[in-house]
Amino acid sequence: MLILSSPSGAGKTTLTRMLLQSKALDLTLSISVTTRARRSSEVEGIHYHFISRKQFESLRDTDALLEWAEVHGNFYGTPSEPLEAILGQGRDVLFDIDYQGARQVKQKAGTDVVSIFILPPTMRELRARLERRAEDPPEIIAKRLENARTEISHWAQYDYVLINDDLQRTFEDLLAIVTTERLRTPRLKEGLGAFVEGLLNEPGE
Ligand SMILES: Nc1nc2c(ncn2[C@@H]2O[C@H](COP(=O)(O)OP(=O)(O)O)[C@@H](O)[C@H]2O)c(=O)[nH]1
Ligand SMILES: Nc1ncnc2c1ncn2[C@@H]1O[C@H](COP(=O)(O)OP(=O)(O)O)[C@@H](O)[C@H]1O
Repeated sequence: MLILSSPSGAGKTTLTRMLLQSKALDLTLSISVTTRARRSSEVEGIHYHFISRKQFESLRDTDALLEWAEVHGNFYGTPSEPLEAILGQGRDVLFDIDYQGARQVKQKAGTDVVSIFILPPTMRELRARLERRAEDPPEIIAKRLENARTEISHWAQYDYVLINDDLQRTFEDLLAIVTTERLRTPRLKEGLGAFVEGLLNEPGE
């Protein structure tokens, strides 16, 4: 499970898209439910499942969410069932969730989680990116900037922290992290056990 978090506008949606487009990585996105209104660029079932507050409460109260949080005045959560199906197929899952969700997933899934926090190069650039994205009205942008400082203050709970100045460079760092994390011994254990057994049974000449 690979978690990407950042203050709004630092670039995690863009980087998530790049990771998902990279076919060789074979990552699957965990599609969250949210009570936030859909942006014009977003598609139901691809970026989020857009649901009502009532529907959200029903999912939350029936333990259908692995984690959930209130962010910028809206509710967001990760549905457990599709996630378990993807993990059951042995696939790696990418999460675009906030620090509260990242903490809950870490608590529940422990060592199977790698978390990355994306920082903007400056607060001025963060504002400029939110304005350039032109998806939210000024009062929503103001709220996101106001929350950015709180979100940034949680950077140290993450396994990796990247400063997203040059987009391509950040993407390459992300690729390096995924590649390296996949080579860690505990993640290779099952396949490697059989390989090593075969190796030791070879006569060697
Ligand atoms: N805990 C949690 N946070 C989520 C989830 N889905 C999205 N978020 C976070 O909610 C925040 C707002 O996301 P969004 O409304 O798409 O705005 P954006 O960050 O400006 O693109 C971001 O920090 C997301 O990472 C979720 O399922 N759980
Ligand atoms: N490294 C970067 N340099 C310049 N602009 C960027 C960079 N990364 C992302 N952006 C732009 O900043 C805006 C916000 O990025 P987005 O991925 O939507 O952020 P988030 O999902 O973290 O809210 C978008 O318009 C995106 O194209």
